[in-house]
Amino acid sequence: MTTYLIKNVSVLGATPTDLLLRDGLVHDGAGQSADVEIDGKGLVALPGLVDLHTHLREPGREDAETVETGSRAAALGGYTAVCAMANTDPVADTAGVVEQVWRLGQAAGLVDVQPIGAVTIGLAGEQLAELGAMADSPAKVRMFSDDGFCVHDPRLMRRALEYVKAFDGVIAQHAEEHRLTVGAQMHEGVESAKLGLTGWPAVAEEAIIARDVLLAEHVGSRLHVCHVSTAGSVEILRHAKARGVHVTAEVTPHHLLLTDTRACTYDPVNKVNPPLRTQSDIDALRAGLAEGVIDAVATDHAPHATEDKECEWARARPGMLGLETALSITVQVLAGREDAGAGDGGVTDAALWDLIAERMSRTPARIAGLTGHGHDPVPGAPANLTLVDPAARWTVDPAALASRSRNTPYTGMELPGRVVATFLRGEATVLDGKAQK
Ligand SMILES: NC(=O)N[C@@H](CC(=O)O)C(=O)O
Repeated sequence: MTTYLIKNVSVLGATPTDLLLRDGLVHDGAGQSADVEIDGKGLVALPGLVDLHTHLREPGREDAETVETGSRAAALGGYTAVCAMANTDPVADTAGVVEQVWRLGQAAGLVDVQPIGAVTIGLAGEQLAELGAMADSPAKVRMFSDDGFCVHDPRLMRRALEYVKAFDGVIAQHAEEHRLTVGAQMHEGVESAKLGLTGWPAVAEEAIIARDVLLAEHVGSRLHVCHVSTAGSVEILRHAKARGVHVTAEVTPHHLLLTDTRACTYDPVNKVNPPLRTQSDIDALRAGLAEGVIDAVATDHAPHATEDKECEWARARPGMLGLETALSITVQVLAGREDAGAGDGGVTDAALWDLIAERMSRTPARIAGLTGHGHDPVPGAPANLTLVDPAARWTVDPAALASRSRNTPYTGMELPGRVVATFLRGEATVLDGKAQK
């Protein structure tokens, strides 16, 4: 196995040091030699990123993404582990399908692919899926979600929350009161009124989160809220956490940056579920993320084939790519925030890098139960890490992305921070910004 010596690299903004990667672990590199030497001057070493919410589309829509292409996109984005959503075809609602996805991830060998199991059979919201069998499978599923659909029936949601307690599992809810979003095309507000498009009101998300935190409190179980998108949701989560409810939440990079004004382009690349909201929602989400009311940044990487996106808005599928841009967007939105103690995003900006590590690696690893991930790259830790050049700026070109799909909303945007290298258990998956497999 190749050994790597990374010289003069700053671990999370600290004084530069040398790191040796050998036998899957990080070692002190002072005075050491290795097969490959990397000049780490000006680079920041972060724990490998962990994504709680990735759509890999395999099995079923391999024309949009495969486990391998999505894994490559993830490694290039600085990830060493991704949680693969269950809304595949067939749905990942059996031990067989989750094991298949897990094995495909192992075969690709670019990131650890941790399958998420469906909560209900076929995501239909009527009968619980075989949660125990998925937990016992080689994929060791701990997180369950019907993402794309809300577990709407409160009795079923209660049962699911109770069931997963036996193996410290967690239910990740796509919070959408669908009776309030019938025919919805975008956020309900001034912009939807101007465009004459049916709106998806904030209350449809908030009503379910409020219900679910009460259910989680009642049964003493763990709830995770997917892609929180409104200021009101942040308030409900703050209240629930203050009461001691075991609830965690994620926000996507696009909900931290883009507003519903984008719908006026009628370009379906801007259509996503939950929809892009308003600037005051963005402000509350950013503050919630800095404060920790929102625990994690998760991509909701949702690749779609051209024919599902290059069509009229109402017919287009919701979803955006996220894996290759998430770190840069997060750096952009968190840099300079006084409430996070963050500076300009430079190499010595310890507060910013610590916050990024917390929200994009340590905490998501903990939520998903991925014990080998989320460790700072210091001697003794598993060598799952990524090297970032904070001074580099790059322009998003959809044709240059590794994902099989092209539906990025960031085309032509110049972003800060570039992933230079990623290591999975000491093996380079990305070097010089290029995938190694
Ligand atoms: N987030 C999205 O906009 N799309 C998701 C599912 C969903 O949540 O609708 C997808 O699978 O494409």
